[in-house]
Amino acid sequence: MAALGALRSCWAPARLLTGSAHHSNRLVLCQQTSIKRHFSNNKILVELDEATGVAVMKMKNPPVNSLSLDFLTEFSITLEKLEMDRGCRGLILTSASPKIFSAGLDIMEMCGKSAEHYGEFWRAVQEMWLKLYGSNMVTIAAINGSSPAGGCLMALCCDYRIMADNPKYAIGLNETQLGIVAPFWFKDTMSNVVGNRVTEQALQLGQMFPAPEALKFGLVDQLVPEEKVQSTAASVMAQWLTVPDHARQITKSMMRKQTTDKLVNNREADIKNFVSFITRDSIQKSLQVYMERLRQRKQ
Ligand SMILES: CC/C=C\C/C=C\C/C=C\C=C\CC(=O)SCCNC(=O)CCNC(=O)[C@H](O)C(C)(C)COP(=O)(O)OP(=O)(O)OC[C@H]1O[C@@H](n2cnc3c(N)ncnc32)[C@H](O)[C@@H]1OP(=O)(O)O
Repeated sequence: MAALGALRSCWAPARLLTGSAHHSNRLVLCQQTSIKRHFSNNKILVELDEATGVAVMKMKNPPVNSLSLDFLTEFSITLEKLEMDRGCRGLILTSASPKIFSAGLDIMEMCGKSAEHYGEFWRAVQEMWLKLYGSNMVTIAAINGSSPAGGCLMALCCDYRIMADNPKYAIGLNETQLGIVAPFWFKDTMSNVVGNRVTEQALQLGQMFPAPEALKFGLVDQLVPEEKVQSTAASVMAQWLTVPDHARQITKSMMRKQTTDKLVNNREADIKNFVSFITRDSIQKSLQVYMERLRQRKQ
């Protein structure tokens, strides 16, 4: 992945030069008709604006955008497609249904299944993280709802986070509240954003931060009224895209490579660790109790 990233970086200046001439032609055209390409499947809606090179990816997995094996597979395939598309320089990640950005990993994928299934599921979670955290594109999370655990991880993978200014929406790595443990790469991703002290406390407590608290602790970069989340993401993206791709990409890779390499070099051991952890009777029991609590809360 790193080698591919470097190769793309080297090509980026040429791409930018031809891209800008190309784009300015398009821009004229765009004033009459906006050129948008759609890559949608039944779980993810993507709209790529060819004039700006920005793709908006909307997660659509009702009721709560939980990250099931199917969803994660579609997500990684879509991201790979955009990554390879020379016309796409920026990605805005959001939810198709406001109120929930993502409920995190699908707990049902971690309950009562075979060891083989857990292994396959965990590999898909790793793949999503490697692709999103290692992306060469500018990535912005437009967090238009609550975002626990794996949902928070996705947002933390992005370069910039804009959240709806609503104290009812909360974000955080709450794994310990489920009786499970955030793996080292979840922890590292958070620590790279908010620092070791905040991460240590938040992870032990499984803390969910309401939007204003999330801003205070640097978990998100900006709060805006709910109806402005998408437009703010688009204007922040436009600013980021003024930086030459190759310089920004090499810088991003320099900042993140040590973190991604830790998982790349330990993928199989990490899967083994997850499978042996999640198959424990005590952990299965904790997850069942948590799901039951969720259902009762609803009643
Ligand atoms: C030593 C270490 C070694 C290895 C590492 C080991 C382990 C690490 C393992 C795992 C890491 C996991 C990270 C995760 O992402 S775990 C998932 C955590 N997610 C949550 O806690 C979210 C729980 N959900 C909520 O808080 C709420 O549902 C909500 C705020 C997202 C939405 O609230 P609503 O009131 O709008 O909706 P609900 O009525 O609560 O839910 C609707 C419906 O959806 C079901 N559901 C909710 N979340 C999940 C989920 N994450 N997975 C599956 N299903 C979910 C909920 O039960 C309802 O279902 P029913 O309608 O009742 O059928």
